[in-house]
Amino acid sequence: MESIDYLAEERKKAEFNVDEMKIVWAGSRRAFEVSDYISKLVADDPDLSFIFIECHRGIQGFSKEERTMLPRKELFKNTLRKSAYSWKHIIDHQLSEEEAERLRYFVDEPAFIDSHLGVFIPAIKGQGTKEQLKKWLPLAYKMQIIGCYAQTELGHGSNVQGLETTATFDPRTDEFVIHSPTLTSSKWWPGGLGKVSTHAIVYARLITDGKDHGINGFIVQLRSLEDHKPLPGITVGDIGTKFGNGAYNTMDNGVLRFDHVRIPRDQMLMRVAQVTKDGKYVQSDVPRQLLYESMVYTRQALVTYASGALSRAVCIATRYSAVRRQFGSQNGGQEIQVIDYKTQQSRLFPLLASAYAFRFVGEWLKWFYTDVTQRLQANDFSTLPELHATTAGIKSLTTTATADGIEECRKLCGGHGYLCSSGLPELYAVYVPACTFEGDNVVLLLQVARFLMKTVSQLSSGKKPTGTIAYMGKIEHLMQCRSDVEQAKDWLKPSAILEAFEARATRMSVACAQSLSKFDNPEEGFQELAPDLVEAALAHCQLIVVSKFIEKLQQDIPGEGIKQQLEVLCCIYALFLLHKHHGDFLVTGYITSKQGLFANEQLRALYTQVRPNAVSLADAFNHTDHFLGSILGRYDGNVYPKLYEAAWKDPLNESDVPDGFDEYIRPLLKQQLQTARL
Ligand SMILES: CC/C=C\C/C=C\C/C=C\C/C=C\C/C=C\C/C=C\CCC(=O)SCCNC(=O)CCNC(=O)[C@H](O)C(C)(C)COP(=O)(O)OP(=O)(O)OC[C@H]1O[C@@H](n2cnc3c(N)ncnc32)[C@H](O)[C@@H]1OP(=O)(O)O
Ligand SMILES: Cc1cc2nc3c(=O)[nH]c(=O)nc-3n(C[C@H](O)[C@H](O)[C@H](O)COP(=O)(O)OP(=O)(O)OC[C@H]3O[C@@H](n4cnc5c(N)ncnc54)[C@H](O)[C@@H]3O)c2cc1C
Repeated sequence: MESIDYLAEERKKAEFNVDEMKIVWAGSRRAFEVSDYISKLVADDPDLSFIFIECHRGIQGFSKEERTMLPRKELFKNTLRKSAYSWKHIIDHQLSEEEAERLRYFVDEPAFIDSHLGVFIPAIKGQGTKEQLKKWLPLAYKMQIIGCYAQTELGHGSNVQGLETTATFDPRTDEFVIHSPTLTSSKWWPGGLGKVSTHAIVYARLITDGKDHGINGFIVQLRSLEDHKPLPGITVGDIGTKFGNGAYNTMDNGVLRFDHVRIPRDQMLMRVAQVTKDGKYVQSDVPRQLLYESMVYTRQALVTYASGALSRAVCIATRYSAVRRQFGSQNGGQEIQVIDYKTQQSRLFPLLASAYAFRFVGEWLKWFYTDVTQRLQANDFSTLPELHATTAGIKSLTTTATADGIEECRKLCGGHGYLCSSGLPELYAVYVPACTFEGDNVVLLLQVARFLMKTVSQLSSGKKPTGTIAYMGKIEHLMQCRSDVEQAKDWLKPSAILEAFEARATRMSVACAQSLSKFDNPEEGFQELAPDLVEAALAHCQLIVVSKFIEKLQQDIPGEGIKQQLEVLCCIYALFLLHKHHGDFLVTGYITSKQGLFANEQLRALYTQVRPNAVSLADAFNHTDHFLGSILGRYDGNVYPKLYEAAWKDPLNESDVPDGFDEYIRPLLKQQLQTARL
């Protein structure tokens, strides 16, 4: 059947080459080709794109849009099937690591495999000795063992130092005894733990000769490799259904308790510290913080995933806003497309710009992570604190903005956004825990604040700040300069934007440092001033995102109209933040209220510039209809017939008369009839 493109007119308006923009979005031509090929492969293979459930009618296939109607147990079994099928495909076709990651991404169902590849393997790599890597990585890469990352407990997640599980060394047998001494020490949350993992990296307090050496990682086998039953002394299960239908419920987040479980000494991950055969604790010359290295890895990866999730929501909301019409029909003509309302633009276009901004900062963060990791290999640990603060802060900023952005996109789609078939409720439910896992976003911003306070306190000692805090080296200028913007279009200058964000971040950090200095007990001061410190940290992180977008524009970006579009998006991202937080810029005295109004005026003008390009900028994300899983976001815009069709597939519509009619509705109706007769 011929497909009708309801968005064709929109696509004709584009002022840039969409195919070239797809490459900029993907990061390189090769990355684009891999993503494009794998996303289509997944969409076209029913074993990967469909959910198959055994029911009374035999095996029935469900599309992704129907996933939220399915019971968890069946969904979970289907996820196991898909994971096994994906893995076979990866092995049979000898996919590269990049292709395998893309396959997992486009299958788009949280699964144990994410924890195995995203946290278990990185933890071994980061904390294992050479011998340990040699022993465990081949097993893990071949999936002969499946692992998870068991750090969080019922009683403690954020406070890693507060974990209670113990690993007591027994020199008589050369073993560690892993034990859960209290209910609150039960491991709680690890993904993949509940029903699948055979092994876990368990974080426990290391005790030798009665002395507590703090937290360390241990590789512990949990289940038999023969029959998958829990090994003696191990209690393990799933923690229960989570927020939203479908969503994160394909993941078996688990609970785990140990009753004096013994593991060989060489299963303690020993890069950071070792325990000798005679029970001596020996600290390596690498910093203890390397115990947390896998969290740094995952936090940086989550930034690129944030841009992916936000781009999906934005793509749905943009296409639907161009299809949807309300009010304003003249002489019986068509009504106005809702995307033409300035309010719709002022909510949608900053999110479109944010998706691009997060993609570029994610690209840069990946580079920064690789650079620091190479330095760590050469025993240069000088940039580790900056990497920790930056990954923590940018993970926090991007995941919060993405979760909020998905919900805003749902509202931008009006009533139909509330239907599961819009894809947005499930996207929100599956995404929102990113604000909590890998570090609660407020706790992470407080880490950034500590780093900033340290930086400010060291300025007077002449230590030159570098990297993402190099701007603080210009403190004297940044503390007293004023914006020179005289008209709205002056806000288009990258130098005007950059100085505004640098001055605001510096002044907020310095104000916090001054307030802190009034406390006799700095820790007490830190607790008291925490809300201000979080705002200062956010200002610093926003500066990083803005500055990395500006740096991206300084690169050679080929392709018709590409750079111009990105310049517009960069200004929208920055001026939207300036408008949203204009209190900060005013209070710190960098701008006047008139200059704030100019920023807003310029922002409105930029929305007008984006308008004809909006649908094509969303097309440049190159999302397949399968990946979007949304009737509202369909590439062809054929929304209404498909919504109508989908409604009839709901289980409630399997019969005209619902189950329960005889028991509950008929007696009511009868009673009314009798009353009427009376
Ligand atoms: C076919 C398929 C193919 C492929 C798929 C492949 C790959 C997928 C790729 C990517 C993965 C993407 C997604 C992953 C999938 C799913 C993720 C899902 C779940 C996530 C799992 C988790 O949630 S794991 C648990 C995470 N837990 C936390 O984050 C806890 C948060 N708390 C902390 O991190 C810390 O305790 C703290 C930061 C709050 C610090 O607490 P405290 O103040 O007590 O400090 P300490 O005393 O511990 O330390 C003080 C000093 O240490 C510095 N510090 C702290 N953290 C770090 C760090 N990480 N690195 C470096 N330095 C650090 C701190 O700054 C202090 O320094 P000083 O100089 O000031 O002393
Ligand atoms: C879907 C999902 C998957 C997960 N996967 C894993 C996994 O694979 N492995 C694993 O080990 N863990 C996992 N976790 C656990 C996760 O890492 C923790 O939940 C997270 O680190 C937050 O810790 P918490 O639950 O202790 O929150 P809490 O710290 O109890 O947070 C509760 C509130 O207290 C506030 N708060 C806490 N400390 C401070 C402070 N110092 N100052 C100010 N406010 C504070 C927080 O901001 C928050 O508002 C997962 C969690 C989820 C939701």
